[in-house]
Amino acid sequence: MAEVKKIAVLTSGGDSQGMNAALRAVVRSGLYYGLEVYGIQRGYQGLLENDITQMDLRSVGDIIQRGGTILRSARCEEFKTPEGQQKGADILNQHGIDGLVVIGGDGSYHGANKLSKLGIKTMGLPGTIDNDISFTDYTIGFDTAVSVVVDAVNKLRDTMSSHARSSVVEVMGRHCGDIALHAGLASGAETILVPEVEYNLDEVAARLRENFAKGKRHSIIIVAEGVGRGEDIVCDLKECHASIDARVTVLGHIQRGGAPTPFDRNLASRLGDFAVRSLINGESDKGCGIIKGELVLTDIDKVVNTKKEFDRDLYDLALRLSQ
Ligand SMILES: Nc1ncnc2c1ncn2[C@@H]1O[C@H](COP(=O)(O)OP(=O)(O)O)[C@@H](O)[C@H]1O
Ligand SMILES: O=P(O)(O)OC[C@H]1O[C@](O)(COP(=O)(O)O)[C@@H](O)[C@@H]1O
Ligand SMILES: [Mg+2]
Repeated sequence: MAEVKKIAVLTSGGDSQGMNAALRAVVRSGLYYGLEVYGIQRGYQGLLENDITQMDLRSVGDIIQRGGTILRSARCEEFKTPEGQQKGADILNQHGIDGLVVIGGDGSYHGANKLSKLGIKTMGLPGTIDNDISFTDYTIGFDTAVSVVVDAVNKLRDTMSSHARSSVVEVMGRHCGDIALHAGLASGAETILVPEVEYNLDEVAARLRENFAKGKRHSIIIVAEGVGRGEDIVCDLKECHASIDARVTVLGHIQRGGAPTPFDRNLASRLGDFAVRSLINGESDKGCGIIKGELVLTDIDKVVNTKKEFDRDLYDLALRLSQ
């Protein structure tokens, strides 16, 4: 087994809170174990542009508390081609880099998988607010994004109650309903619309009317972007159920900003260190995750080809409790 001596790290795809904490852990653990560590700017785009610099202990100082990523991030179309991937592997080989830690979402994992087939040892760290990566209970940034949504819903409740209105809140997550589900449960939303569960607008409207009849002074409907636009839901409600006074709020990229929660910082620190130790132990082409508190490695192929399981029990609980 060839010993790993030089590793690199990059952040790719949509940034997420805690990517910096993960980066810090990779660099500091790598140096602790005697490796040389390099940082690649702007994900696979920076790799193809050879934008690579050596990192030291101080280059990751004062970042554990910061959102975003000091390495910056990008989406890179060229890297999706076999030629782009070969070019990336060649550049890493020219630097003598034998291990790469990719901090990103499912798309970035695909890229890592391709590089490993070209002889680069790779590790994936789940850095995305979406929580759409399998074989980990949580992704880095998800907890912070959920807390941003909950904070926003708290504020919306104040004004919605004053006017006896319904608030439709559109949240991110691509095809995954986890941000909507967890934020909905934590904020006591009356309705949670996610791509994993079919819904019927008439039933949503009936529930809103029932809630107001029961004496509720407002109603919160959280819509995952994978279901559709919050604005369309408000329009449909207005068209078919004129008595319902609803307003839409699209939280957008606010969900990706701000200081990571302690949960995300600790998750990132544990996973970053785990990725480095796994590379040293000769592992490659693996996604790092945490399941029931335990650190686990899973083949990236398997991670990207398995749909994240939706927690239907949690969904039903949220609805039961928001009567
Ligand atoms: N099938 C693929 N093969 C190789 N690289 C990919 C593939 N899919 C995505 N990537 C790379 O990963 C980058 C980030 O992917 P994206 O899906 O945008 O974000 P995320 O990693 O956060 O899910 C893409 O811009 C591209 O460079
Ligand atoms: O930042 P962009 O390019 O507008 O993309 C928005 C998308 O990125 C995300 O915030 C994060 O997704 P990824 O982690 O897959 O990049 C999604 O929730 C959202 O749909
Ligand atoms: Mg993704």
